[in-house]
Amino acid sequence: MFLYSTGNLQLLCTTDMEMLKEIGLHKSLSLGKPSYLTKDRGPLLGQGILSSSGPIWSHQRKIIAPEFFPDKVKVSNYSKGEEIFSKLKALQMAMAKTYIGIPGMRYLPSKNNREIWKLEKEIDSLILSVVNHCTEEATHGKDLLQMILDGAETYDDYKGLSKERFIVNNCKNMYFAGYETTATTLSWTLMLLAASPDWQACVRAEVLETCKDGFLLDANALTNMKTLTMVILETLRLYPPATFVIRQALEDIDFKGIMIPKDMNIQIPIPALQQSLQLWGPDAHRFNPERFANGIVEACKVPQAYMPFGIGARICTGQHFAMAELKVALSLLLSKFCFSLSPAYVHSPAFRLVIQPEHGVRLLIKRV
Ligand code: HEM
Repeated sequence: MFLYSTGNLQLLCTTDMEMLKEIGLHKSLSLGKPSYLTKDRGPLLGQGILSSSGPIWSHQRKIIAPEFFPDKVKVSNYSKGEEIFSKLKALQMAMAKTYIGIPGMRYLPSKNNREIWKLEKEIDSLILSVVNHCTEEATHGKDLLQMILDGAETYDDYKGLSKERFIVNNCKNMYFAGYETTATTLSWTLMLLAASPDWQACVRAEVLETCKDGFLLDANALTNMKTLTMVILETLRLYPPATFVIRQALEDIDFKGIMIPKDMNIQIPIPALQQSLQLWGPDAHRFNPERFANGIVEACKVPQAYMPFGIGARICTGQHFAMAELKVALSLLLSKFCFSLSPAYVHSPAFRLVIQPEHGVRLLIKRV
């Protein structure tokens, strides 16, 4: 555990397991997300569910979390969605070049900031046009978008946040949270399977067995794909898209004798915990899906150290949906193609707000 500061931010970085357990169990609104997320990362996150705290977060969570049962998730307008995803990606890359905690930085009209402002405007207006289209056409029924629209009507304590911003910020958060994380995990999984032909063959055999006689992939089939699940869990251990679980104490909080003063930011470094030799054993840095053969609890000395989807009250609402998406995509790909690493692949995990392959994942692909 150590304390450091960047600009005017105080950060406590901790891997103390007792403290992590306390944070995981903490239910009160006194522990929220750091305010720098809505300020320094504002153009990307605004005051949506990912970055907000207190009653507004609690309202957002109540309307969004129940929508993540697989049968409820639908695609609204893909061609517009595609444009939003590509602009969000550009915004994410630009935001990864900015610093947190340095007062005034985000107002300077630097080249990068001007690019950020332009992208923010474009993305906001694209999202509003999707929302307006959906409301006019009434094409979407009682889905996630409708819940966000209804949520904007029923929340009256906005403290300066307009209904329009409530809708845009939450839609933007869902696009960002749901796309980059899953797409990046898919890339890392393919890279690891390409480098481990034995595991690739095992997963393919399982997929072909599950889908034999024209059997379709339903929720039951996905749950029963044990080898594929182990491979994804191991990928998320070695390459978690999020680098930190982050929190801010909104009041003084006492974590079993450690007093965290109001406004202190807490950072839990996910990769450090998930690759700790003490917690995972001497092969902690190796790709070994076998360790998850008996689930997460048996894989690690302290299961709370596995946290690719975060912890406690703020745990990822989309985790089960993301696992289902990954299993469907990998099953379809592995049932048809064989993957090996291209000699042009350069291994370089890089921080772009999520941990991504800096030069992409170059693969050689053959039909099975
Ligand atoms: C492999 C895929 C994914 C990973 C690794 C991931 C990881 C995370 C992490 C680390 C957090 C922060 C948790 C915390 O602070 O304790 C988070 C929050 C969140 N994620 Fe995910 N996520 C993934 C996919 C998705 C998907 C597909 C969606 C929805 C479409 C989603 C929606 C959210 C939301 C709404 C939150 C904010 C929850 C809150 O603060 O109440 N995520 N995710």
